[in-house]
Amino acid sequence: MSATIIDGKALADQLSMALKKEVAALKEKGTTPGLVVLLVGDNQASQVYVRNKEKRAQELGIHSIVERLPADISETELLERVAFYNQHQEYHGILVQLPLPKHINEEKIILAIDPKKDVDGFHPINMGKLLIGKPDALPCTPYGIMKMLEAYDVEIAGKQAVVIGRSNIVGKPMAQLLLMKDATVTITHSKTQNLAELAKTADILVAAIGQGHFVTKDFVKPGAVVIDVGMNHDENGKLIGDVKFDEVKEIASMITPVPRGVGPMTITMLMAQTVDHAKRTLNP
Ligand SMILES: Nc1nc(=O)c2c([nH]1)NC[C@@H]1CN(c3ccc(C(=O)N[C@@H](CCC(=O)O)C(=O)O)cc3)C=[N+]21
Ligand SMILES: [Mg+2]
Repeated sequence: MSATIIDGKALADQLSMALKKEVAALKEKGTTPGLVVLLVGDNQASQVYVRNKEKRAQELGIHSIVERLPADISETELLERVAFYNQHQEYHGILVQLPLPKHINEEKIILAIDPKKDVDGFHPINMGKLLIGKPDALPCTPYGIMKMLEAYDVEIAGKQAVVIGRSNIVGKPMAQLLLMKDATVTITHSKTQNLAELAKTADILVAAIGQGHFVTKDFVKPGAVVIDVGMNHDENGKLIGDVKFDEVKEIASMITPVPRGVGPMTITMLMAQTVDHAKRTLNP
């Protein structure tokens, strides 16, 4: 039997309709949610994400701008741009698109963002709040995944969850959010021994490795829910996930596709957090 396809795009569209109403209500009260994206350099992949973000913001009535900065901008100059937007009343959210060029210290830039304007949930204050179980702004990808699991009534409490990948952006916060819903969570990574065997214990398997088609059917327990965070390009330039979708969908109970899975949810959670931050300026 073939798995239910978790339609991230449809869910993102559905959540966006509700957000659009919230934005309209805020505008009535004189506040237009504002988001600024700082894009350093001309990374091709980044351009696609930025374009999708712009489209979604426009659809929702969120005021969104992209400030494009040269790849050779100094760290000091970038810190100055962040400081400028920290002070700017019109922008409730600041997103510095990652990765940054090598000569810029990413941690330093993230630390400079006002935690109240951190729509990525990457600031150490927000990461810390998440870790103690009192979350504020959340990393958008894991947040979007939790919304998908909820929308598809996936039981989490008491279940085995395996997260492949331990990045600050996806793996670690993903594990913490699943833990907060009482899953038994295992984080695996490049040094993990018997990875396939461990993955096969999962009721919920999250693949965030960054390697195309890494997760084959040998990693998946029949009936598992499989979430694919991967955004890789194959030899023909086609967008593919970390999961070998065609074979895994034959044994999983649910699976997210790439594209139209996790990606659109990430963007929608970014919009949701921009709206939340704008609301908070009205009711601090
Ligand atoms: N500070 C920061 N925050 C981020 O959230 C962030 C980042 N930096 N750097 C890059 C990654 C990647 N990311 C994506 C978001 C949406 C899609 C997306 O919408 N994907 C669509 C279509 C992709 C396509 O058409 O190529 C889909 O999966 O259906 C993809 C990738 C956010 N990121
Ligand atoms: Mg760097």
